[in-house]
Amino acid sequence: MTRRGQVDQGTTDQRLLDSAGSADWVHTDPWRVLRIQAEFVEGFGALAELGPAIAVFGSARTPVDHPDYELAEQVGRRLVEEGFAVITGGGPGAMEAANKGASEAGGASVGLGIELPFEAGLNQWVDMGINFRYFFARKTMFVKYSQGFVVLPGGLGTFDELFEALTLVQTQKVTSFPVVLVGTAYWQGLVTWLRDTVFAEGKISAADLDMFTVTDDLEEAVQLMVRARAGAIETPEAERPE
Ligand SMILES: C/C(=C\CNc1ncnc2c1ncn2[C@@H]1O[C@H](COP(=O)(O)O)[C@@H](O)[C@H]1O)CO
Repeated sequence: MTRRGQVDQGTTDQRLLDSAGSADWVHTDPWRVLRIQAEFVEGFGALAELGPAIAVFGSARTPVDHPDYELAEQVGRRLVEEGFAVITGGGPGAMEAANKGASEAGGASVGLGIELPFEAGLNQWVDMGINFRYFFARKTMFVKYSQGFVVLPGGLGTFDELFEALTLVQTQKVTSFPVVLVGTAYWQGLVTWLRDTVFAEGKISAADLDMFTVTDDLEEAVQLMVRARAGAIETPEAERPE
């Protein structure tokens, strides 16, 4: 309250409705925090009722005529046939292929896109899409709303997603979370390095090498997801660690 000529800065409503003045505040960290919060709210709201889902990762650069494209498409299709929703990064290449397989099989085909300096947009086979500004908010959605990861041949983005999952499994932040690398020839070099260098030098334990499965058999990958879901159903949520 101000009386008798004390400084009058107007009301908060006046300042709210005043469109003149600097808009620099849009680029301040407190405002960013609200945008980050909004991404979590939107993601949680959109995905809460998705049901059991598997995230499929792989190269954004896989060409349509590459065998990995067909592989990703089949993975998407088979996961839907087993009652899973399919979540991808919503981009081109292997993501597009997995979304195509899922969509054509009549299942939930989800794309969690990311704002990039070069505009790509969600691929045409995403039937439920969210575009994120922040990588870390998007990455939370992949883990929170999927029950396992199928990882197809990919580059840095795919490695990032793979190693985030493995770190969360290793530190028991997620339990009963199968990670399957499909494509033995492609992944062999990484697996050999993990065993012969990382494990040999004591940077990971032997058990860490069992946190993922490498296969060429997409059916094996799908059945690992099915079995993990059955295991998760058998363990009541109240009994699972927080
Ligand atoms: C490179 C091109 C487009 C990139 N567009 C992407 N859209 C959505 N998600 C992406 C994109 N690029 C990478 N990702 C994420 O990382 C993984 C693939 O990365 P990689 O380096 O290609 O392996 C993928 O799973 C996404 O989540 C134009 O060609």
